Amino acid sequence: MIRTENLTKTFALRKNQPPIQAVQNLTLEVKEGEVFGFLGPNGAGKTTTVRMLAALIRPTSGSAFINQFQIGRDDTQIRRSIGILTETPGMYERLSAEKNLSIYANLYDVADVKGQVEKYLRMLGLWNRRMDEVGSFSKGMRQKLAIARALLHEPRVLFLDEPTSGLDPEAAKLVRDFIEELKSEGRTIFLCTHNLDEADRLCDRIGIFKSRLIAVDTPANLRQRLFGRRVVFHLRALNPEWVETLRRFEFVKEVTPVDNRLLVRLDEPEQYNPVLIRKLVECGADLQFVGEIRHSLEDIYLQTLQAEE
Ligand SMILES: Nc1ncnc2c1ncn2[C@@H]1O[C@H](COP(=O)(O)OP(=O)(O)OP(=O)(O)O)[C@@H](O)[C@H]1O
Repeated sequence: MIRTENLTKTFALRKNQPPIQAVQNLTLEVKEGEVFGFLGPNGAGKTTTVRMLAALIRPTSGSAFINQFQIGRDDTQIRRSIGILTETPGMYERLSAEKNLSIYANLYDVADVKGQVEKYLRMLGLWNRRMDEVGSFSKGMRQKLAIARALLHEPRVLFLDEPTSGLDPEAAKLVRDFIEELKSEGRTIFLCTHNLDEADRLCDRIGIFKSRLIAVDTPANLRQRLFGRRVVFHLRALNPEWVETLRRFEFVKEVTPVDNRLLVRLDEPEQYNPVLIRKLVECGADLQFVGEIRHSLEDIYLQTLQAEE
């Protein structure tokens, strides 16, 4: 659905200054129906990437396709087949929410302007405020309106740049639920966010990016690759001998005792946990809980960037 090959953007500044390599040789494929999280620190080049993919700015070199449309060659078709939520969406402040959306729907030649505007105002909970001037809207309401605007022409591909930034938890949840709904409709979503928990919850795959793509995979695979899998056994009391007992299993990579817990690193805990549980019980352990230790996406992100540096 989205495909880039060595996509590069260099900004030339003043004469004596070196150019800024905002995006370097980005090669990436996002499949239809996928929610792809694009993560990176401030100034990493995420917005520049989105602006190139949305045919708003020209790449310096490389190529990119949205479906069969190539940026630089089929820009009109690209703009019609994508929806974009920018970081700071501008609106006509003195006009009502409804009027704002109608203007955009007309610009996009939407067939049923009234119907589409009503559909999205209702979906985003703005129907009762439709006659109010956008200048009187809160940040959350503006953001919802901007999302509605990006969807009026029913694009199959959506670029969302920081969709929940600055929103209160309730508004952020509404937007996240809405993104899930869009995903369930089979739309392809390219999501830039600094909210790693949000990315973890919503994204099928994640790209960690800092001018160039450092890592790309599913959150589960990134976790496994970086940290392996770890299981924690909570015991009523810990006999230090059990550490050695568990270490003797060849599938166990590491055992660390912490208070009354044993932290065990191993591959395929689904297969081997029952063996460990049986052994501990056999040894007389009172097993209270067993669980997997899940590294947060924040750990993965920070570790990946650190390794890069
Ligand atoms: N129009 C421009 N002219 C010159 N430099 C630019 C321009 N747009 C972006 N840059 C530079 O390109 C780099 C990448 O910026 P970009 O806005 O794409 O980062 P970002 O990953 O979206 O950051 P943030 O998370 O802070 O939004 C930065 O160094 C920025 O200063």
